[in-house]
Amino acid sequence: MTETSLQGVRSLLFAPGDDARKLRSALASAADGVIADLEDAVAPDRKDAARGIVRTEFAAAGTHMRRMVRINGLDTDWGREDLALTRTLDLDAIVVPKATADSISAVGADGVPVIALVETAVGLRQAYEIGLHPRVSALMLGGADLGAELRWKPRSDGLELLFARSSLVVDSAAAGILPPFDVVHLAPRAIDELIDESTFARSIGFGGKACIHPCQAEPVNTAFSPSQSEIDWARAVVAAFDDASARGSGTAVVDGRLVDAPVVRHARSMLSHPGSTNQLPRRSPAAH
Ligand SMILES: CC(C)(COP(=O)(O)OP(=O)(O)OC[C@H]1O[C@@H](n2cnc3c(N)ncnc32)[C@H](O)[C@@H]1OP(=O)(O)O)[C@@H](O)C(=O)NCCC(=O)NCCS
Ligand SMILES: O=C(O)C[C@H](O)C(=O)O
Ligand SMILES: [Mg+2]
Repeated sequence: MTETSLQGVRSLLFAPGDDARKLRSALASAADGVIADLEDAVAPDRKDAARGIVRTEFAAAGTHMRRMVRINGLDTDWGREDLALTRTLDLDAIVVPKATADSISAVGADGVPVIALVETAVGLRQAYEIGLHPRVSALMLGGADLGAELRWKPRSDGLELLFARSSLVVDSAAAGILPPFDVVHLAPRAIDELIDESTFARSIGFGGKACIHPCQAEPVNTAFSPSQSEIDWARAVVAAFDDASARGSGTAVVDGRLVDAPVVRHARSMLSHPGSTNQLPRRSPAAH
């Protein structure tokens, strides 16, 4: 696992790499990071132009925003040139699409952190191995590609995604990397759906979510930050447990629920990072 500047990142906003206007507006948005896309949002005859546009817009931007580039796969006509471009830019990460254990190895061991986009059946089966690669800081789930491959008929409750989502959460934690980033919500106007989807993704262990429109950044940031009531709960848990410990007990009850060591670990972790749920995993003592 790479020491990473991605800790705490909740929203990652994609913008097409050949669209200077969108790149500029993404860099000025509320997102925690921008991903300039060279892959599926850019038509084949715009791939070369896109590299130049990304270089210019990223160079002109201030440094407050984390900057990333999604390259084309290294097995395509454009991937090698994309990778060469990324080596000349000051990036926080590169995003590798359709990641598999082999394609991540091909990216090489040296360079900025990698977010591996898991969006194929093979990639999903290999996600733990992908997460163990020394450059990989986080996984991201790609629902559009995976859904096309598996012939999903999208449901309003997103149940078709549940297995893939849960596997990525488990594989990320087992590999010792950050929690994964959830799929993009493809309907930028449907903010209520986005909030529900983000809240659910966070509840099963995601640390953040990819976005396609600036208006999605704020709701995603909120969904992936502990709420005031969660912080209040965490404080109450720690206080009750400290009190119980002082009396020689390993358990307490808060709001009618048992509090013991793992519950307190969770609460302390929340209090040490109140701004975001995107933090490295805390293993139970037996796992060390
Ligand atoms: C989905 C999409 C095509 C819709 O575009 P649209 O219908 O033009 O969106 P809107 O009309 O709501 O745009 C309103 C404003 O937001 C801007 N905007 C929209 N999506 C943006 C994005 N992803 N990043 C930055 N700015 C964006 C538009 O440029 C426009 O700005 P303007 O009023 O200054 O011209 C567009 O949001 C987009 O390109 N998203 C990213 C696609 C992408 O990168 N895909 C790859 C990975 S999923
Ligand atoms: O490009 C996208 O639609 C995002 C992602 O790669 C996906 O396949 O869902
Ligand atoms: Mg995709």
